[in-house]
Amino acid sequence: MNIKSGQVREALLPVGLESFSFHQTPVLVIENFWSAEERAQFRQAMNRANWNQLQDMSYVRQDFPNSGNWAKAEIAQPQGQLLLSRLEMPCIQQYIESFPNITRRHLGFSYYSYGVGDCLLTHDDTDQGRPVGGKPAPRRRLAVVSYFHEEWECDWGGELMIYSATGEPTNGKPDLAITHCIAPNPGSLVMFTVPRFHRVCRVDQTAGDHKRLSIAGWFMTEHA
Ligand SMILES: O=C(O)CCC(=O)C(=O)O
Ligand SMILES: [Fe+2]
Repeated sequence: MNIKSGQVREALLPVGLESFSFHQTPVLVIENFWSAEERAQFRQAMNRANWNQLQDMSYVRQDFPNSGNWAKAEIAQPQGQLLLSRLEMPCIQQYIESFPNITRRHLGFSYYSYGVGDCLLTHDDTDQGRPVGGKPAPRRRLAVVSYFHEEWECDWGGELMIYSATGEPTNGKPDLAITHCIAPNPGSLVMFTVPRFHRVCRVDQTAGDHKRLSIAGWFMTEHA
């Protein structure tokens, strides 16, 4: 397993995951987190899922205009369990538990499929949570995304861009600088702290029928 800090200039992390801290390094990329066999199993589960297209999901469509027509499906329970068991990492727990006065912890993960023309415009993952039962939406603390397609070429686009907000917003728009450009390499796991501006670059025509298959979601906390 290669552990990368995910900088544009890729640097191997000098330390192992045991001493990794999201407080010090808010973006983590682990290449080859999933084996080819595991990826194939996830893809089989994705084939059995009930997919919804972006243009048929009115709530999500409002949040993500001009983002093509990617599809989303609920993650199946065995795959959710497998994902969670692999995410039992001290660095995740330590980060989540560092927030004071937590009343409950939540998780939410879904399958996504991006084809040619699909993208996700710049967002920071804070606005899309919906209130549940009159209570405010849980706060998204740590974003997780992992890629399950068989292959992905640079020319196909679909990179995950991560930004830092520099200076004051102009005309309500944040002033952003790219900190990470992450290729959706098969089997990679990406995690970053929220809020953090990011976007998924549009999948290029050159991808043909290839789909950018991912699981994405969040570790969340609820507060009184
Ligand atoms: O697919 C990705 O690389 C990121 C997805 C994302 O940002 C999201 O679903 O909020
Ligand atoms: Fe996001």
